Amino acid sequence: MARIRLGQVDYLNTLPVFHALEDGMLPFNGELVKGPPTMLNQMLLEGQLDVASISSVEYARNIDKCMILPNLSVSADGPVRSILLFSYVPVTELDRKKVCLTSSSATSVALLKVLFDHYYHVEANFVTMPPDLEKMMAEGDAALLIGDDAMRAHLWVLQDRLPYHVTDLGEVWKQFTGERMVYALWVVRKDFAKDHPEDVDALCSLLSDAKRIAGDNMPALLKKSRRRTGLPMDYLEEYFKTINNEFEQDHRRALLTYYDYCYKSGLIEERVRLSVWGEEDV
Ligand SMILES: C=C(O[C@@H]1C=C(C(=O)O)C=C[C@H]1O)C(=O)O
Repeated sequence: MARIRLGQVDYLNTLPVFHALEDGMLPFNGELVKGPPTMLNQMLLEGQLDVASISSVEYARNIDKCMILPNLSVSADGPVRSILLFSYVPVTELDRKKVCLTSSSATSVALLKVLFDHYYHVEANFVTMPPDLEKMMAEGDAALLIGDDAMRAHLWVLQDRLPYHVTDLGEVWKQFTGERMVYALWVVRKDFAKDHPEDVDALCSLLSDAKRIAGDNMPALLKKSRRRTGLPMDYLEEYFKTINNEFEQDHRRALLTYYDYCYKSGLIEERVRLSVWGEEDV
């Protein structure tokens, strides 16, 4: 059996899939590589990883190289709590203003641009920076953060009563389209899948078991999440109710809607077909 190099986005929202592997509750003899989405996106596409959770928009940019693994995603139906735009003024007033984008994200950066183009009708100047709210707000008029960084920053804003507008992009997307939003997919490189189809099958069932085990062990997962981020328990409980890790028909329709808007905004080059492992030949 090949030793699979498996990339794990190092945010809480992938833990319901990776928790059981991290804790050795299932036999995984591959390598788990953790990092922010943009790092894993790049490593997978450069062939340094075989399978990874990556930004959903990167799949659309690389359909020739990747296939989606079944029944896995990072999604939310409406407010997501961890894709947040912090701004000094309401979003509609950000025209010609400077918006700092976290260097960790690809999907949410594209989502923000889609919403600016098609929903808010504002044209901003974007700069990319490491995820640090204080530095971003010193540099620009707004800051996009994702994942655990966004949740920690939000708590800080609430605790210090900072006078920022905080906009949840998942909520705005839902208002705009009526759809949920799919932020991440689990993806395998096609060349790896072609050489190791049984290993990909085995990994799919391992990840499916892992998700079930985590769902049955929420208290342990919550404790681990609290240790890892310092976020309050009630906040974490709400977050895990918000995050969904399935990939069903609704998710597919929602994802294709997102890709359509990305295409209209020039953020992806072609309209996309979803190719899912197990549903067709490599
Ligand atoms: C919902 C989230 O989804 C993440 C957002 C990503 C992106 O914007 O590129 C990538 C992976 C996801 O884990 C989040 O991290 O807050």
